[in-house]
Amino acid sequence: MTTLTTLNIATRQSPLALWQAEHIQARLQALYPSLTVNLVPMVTQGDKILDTPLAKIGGKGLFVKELEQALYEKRADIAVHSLKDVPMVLPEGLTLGAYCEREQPTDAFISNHYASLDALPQGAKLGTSSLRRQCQIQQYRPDLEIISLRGNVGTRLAKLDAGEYDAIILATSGLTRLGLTDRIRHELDTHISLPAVGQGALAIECRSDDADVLALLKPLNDEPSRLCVMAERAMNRHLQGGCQVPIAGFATIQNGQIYLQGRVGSVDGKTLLKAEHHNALVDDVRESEQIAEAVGVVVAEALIAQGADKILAQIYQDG
Ligand SMILES: NCc1[nH]cc(CCC(=O)O)c1CC(=O)O
Repeated sequence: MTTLTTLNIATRQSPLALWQAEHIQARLQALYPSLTVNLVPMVTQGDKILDTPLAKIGGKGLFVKELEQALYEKRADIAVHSLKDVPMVLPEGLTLGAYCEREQPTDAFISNHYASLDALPQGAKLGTSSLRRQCQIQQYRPDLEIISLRGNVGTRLAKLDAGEYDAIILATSGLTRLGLTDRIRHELDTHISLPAVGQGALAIECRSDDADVLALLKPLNDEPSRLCVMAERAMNRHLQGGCQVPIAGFATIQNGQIYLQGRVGSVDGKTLLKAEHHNALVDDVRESEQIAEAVGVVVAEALIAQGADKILAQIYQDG
């Protein structure tokens, strides 16, 4: 039993971040009725710089730094993140104490005029700022004009509604959390757009030495989801990719096997490297963790053998 009486959750203030923080607040409150769970809202660098492509301002790490500072200074005890936005290597002294059950990992097609990606006319304007979405969609539809699209989910939908784009792509899970599933025309098949590493999963960051909080978070962890995202993140780490890179990675567990698909693309959509690997998991948690990470490394190596390192080096140089 915990001796904690209060738990503070650091959160960004975008509607999606607030939804996620409130969701975890409610789950903790249900598990521990006598615990007081507070939200500590804050503004991050990433929220302030809205007009520059993320790749040029250092990637998504900018959305988590202030939250991590609050953890270090004990102004907060946990931070709730879309795992997709969490850098592959965490700063010293912080850890992910729980990986929540993954929701729908797909990308969603949103348009006011067209029912699907296939229905878009030649040369249509498609909004996304994700290099991963861009390179996969360009591979499938080289004729489309990809236009940068930043801002939180509501802002992006408003830009679509203002007529700046014929269609946009957003994560299904973000729209679902915000009650906006009616905006989704269809979900992209993973054959066309393989999701981002960690997409659709929430992760909870805390201090590595905070045994009380780690114990408290345990029931929120979903072990199959954790193993899948560990494989994906091990692949990304081995590719030395950050969050803002044309890398896709998606793992599933079926019949005791972990199965990981990975992709690296050139931004022009002309090259899209693909690799996959699977291996049997075991009963032991630690051993399964190592198996999952090893699968990630095998997929990364297979991508590197096809030239992924050269594609990524080019992108870092241009960025
Ligand atoms: N890039 C911002 C971001 N970070 C997490 C999500 C969606 C939720 C998730 O993937 O868990 C989104 C929105 C989007 O990509 O459309």
